[in-house]
Amino acid sequence: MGSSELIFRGHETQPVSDSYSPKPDKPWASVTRPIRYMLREQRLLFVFLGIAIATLIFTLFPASRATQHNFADSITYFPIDTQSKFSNPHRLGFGSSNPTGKIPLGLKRKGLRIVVTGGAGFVGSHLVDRLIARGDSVMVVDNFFTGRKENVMHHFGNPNFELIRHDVVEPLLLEVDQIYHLACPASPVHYKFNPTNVVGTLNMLGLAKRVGARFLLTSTSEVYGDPLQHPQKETYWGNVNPIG
Ligand SMILES: O=C(O)[C@H]1O[C@H](OP(=O)(O)OP(=O)(O)OC[C@H]2O[C@@H](n3ccc(=O)[nH]c3=O)[C@H](O)[C@@H]2O)[C@H](O)[C@@H](O)[C@@H]1O
Repeated sequence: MGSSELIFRGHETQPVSDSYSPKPDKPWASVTRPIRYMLREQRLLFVFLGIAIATLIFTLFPASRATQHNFADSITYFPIDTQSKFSNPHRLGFGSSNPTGKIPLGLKRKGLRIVVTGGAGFVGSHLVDRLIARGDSVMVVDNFFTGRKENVMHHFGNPNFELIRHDVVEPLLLEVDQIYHLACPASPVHYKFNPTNVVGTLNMLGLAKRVGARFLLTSTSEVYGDPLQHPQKETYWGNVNPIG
């Protein structure tokens, strides 16, 4: 048997197929193809150009300060440097940790749970209006000594509002992020005999400690003595020295 016979048999065993069979895809083709396309068409240049324009826009027009949750918004004399002492990751209130006022696009401020003691009083009810307006959930705790339900009645039915008749002289447990302690008998005649100033404040401070809430305590206009000016402007310091 010669080599020619072998060749001939070989032809016989290999069926000649004339149908087209495509080359198997290269495994990296799906990755390299778009890269090659981008380089070829100078798409990369456009991508970088887009990034540069977006950066420029976000730098020139930062997110509105209105979305920032700043306590100074409502009461400007709160000591801002205390903010660092009360860090709580799920809160942005009492001055945000974002000092530039820029909030990443799409990130909406989370509403806070706030308790306002004395929230049915004059100052308190206006504070409640402001907090509700900015989207917080507010619980008013008041014993109605001098406050009135009518001051907060317009929030009844709002799921973000609750009114609790309670004397802060008695302890109270609420899950909150911030406490504005405004409950106090406003007249010296009353607060001399009422334990709210001391016991009520201690109770609220205890609550703040327990739930890790921030705390604001209001003083009284009585510290100014009998005013010589009506109405008193922010620049008026009174006829007494409030710091001794
Ligand atoms: O200048 C002041 O001396 C007072 O000023 C504000 O109070 P203001 O809104 O002017 O006074 P009210 O309208 O009388 O508000 C006090 C609220 O606290 C409530 N309160 C008072 C006393 C008390 O023991 N518990 C309590 O819930 C009253 O019912 C009332 O709603 C402050 O909120 C008081 O802390 C402060 O004592």
